[in-house]
Amino acid sequence: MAKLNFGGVEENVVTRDEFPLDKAVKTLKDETIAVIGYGVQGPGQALNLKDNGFNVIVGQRKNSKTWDKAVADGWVSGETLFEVEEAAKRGTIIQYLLSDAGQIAQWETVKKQLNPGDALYFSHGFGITYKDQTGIVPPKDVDVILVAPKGSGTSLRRLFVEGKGLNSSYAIFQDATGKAYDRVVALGIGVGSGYLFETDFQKEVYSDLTGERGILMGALAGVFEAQYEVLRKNGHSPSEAFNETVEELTQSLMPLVAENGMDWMYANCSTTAQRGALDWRHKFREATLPVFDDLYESVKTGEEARVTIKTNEKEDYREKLEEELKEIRESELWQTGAQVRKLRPENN
Ligand SMILES: NC(=O)c1ccc[n+]([C@@H]2O[C@H](COP(=O)([O-])OP(=O)(O)OC[C@H]3O[C@@H](n4cnc5c(N)ncnc54)[C@H](O)[C@@H]3O)[C@@H](O)[C@H]2O)c1
Ligand SMILES: CC(C)(O)[C@@H](O)C(=O)O
Ligand SMILES: [Mg+2]
Ligand SMILES: [Mg+2]
Repeated sequence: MAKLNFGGVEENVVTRDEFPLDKAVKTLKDETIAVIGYGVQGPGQALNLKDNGFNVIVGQRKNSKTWDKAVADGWVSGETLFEVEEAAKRGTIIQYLLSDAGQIAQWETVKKQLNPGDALYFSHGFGITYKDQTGIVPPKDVDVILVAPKGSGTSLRRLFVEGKGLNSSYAIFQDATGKAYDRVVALGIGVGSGYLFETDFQKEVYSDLTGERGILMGALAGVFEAQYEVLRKNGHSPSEAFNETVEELTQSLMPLVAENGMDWMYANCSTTAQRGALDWRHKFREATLPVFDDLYESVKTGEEARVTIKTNEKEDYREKLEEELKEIRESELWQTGAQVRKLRPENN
């Protein structure tokens, strides 16, 4: 583990140089990694691990869309693809990648298949941290570890195929075998992480729930809608409002931020834009800070977990979700987006 300086603060991190892939493969050469769940993270992690030379099997409910997806991705029923219980039985490392609500529903089944010395792996601190709500309390004789890729499983796979990688956090909740560190780091490198930063289960879930409800998804969608609405009600066309709100951000300015930071993006805009953005930045910060404080509190008290579990465990969850996504998809803002995407030169 290396200590690296992040803006003046030292952190424990693991890089691919320090823990190369061949070391990771060697570390887990006698293990069978059972990836349970083939939704979004499951395919990304299972395929990256397989392509990196690890022994991987997949566990998934039969007669489901995601079972068919696993077959289409090359997993073979009875050889590398099994029902959840059978895969958990065969695995020495159980990667528990059902949806967080699915993990609660399947816990008794999976728990029965954990043998002393196995490792139980999560990509979220949810089940363990909110154990009073989830009932997920692992036996004392298994390792309990976490690798949480900081991004969608779709990006994890896409970036891997392009020879790039997402960063992940890692954590150890329980080290029953004395091998938990080597196992978690080997898995983190194996799923295709860029570098791994240290966390614990509670910090992972608090930051992750804040991030996705905040700037990564919730706040992003909300501020897009607010600015678009102001431009539209002041007589701007959908094209003008969308380009000035979303398209320019994703196509021009965010790639510059990703490449060289916020100041560099500012430096590559006009002095007019710089002056205004530098002034208005403070106002937006002050306006949103109380909302972020509320959000963090709601995560910390377990309220966000309660709402999530309650809605996700309903039978018609997927249908209700589709209704809400449809409302977004069919709004003028995102219909304009669909049209604008078609007009990008590379899509012509
Ligand atoms: N989606 C992401 O990109 C992402 C990113 C980082 C971490 N995570 C974490 O990874 C884990 C998996 O998330 P996901 O988004 O891939 O999950 P998902 O919602 O895509 O579901 C994964 C699988 O769970 C199965 N499932 C759901 N309920 C079930 C039940 N009751 N019984 C049996 N199977 C059931 C589904 O068939 C599906 O194959 C979660 O802990 C999540 O927080 C996800
Ligand atoms: C991809 C995200 C938002 O980072 C993840 O946390 C999730 O829950 O899907
Ligand atoms: Mg999340
Ligand atoms: Mg996340």
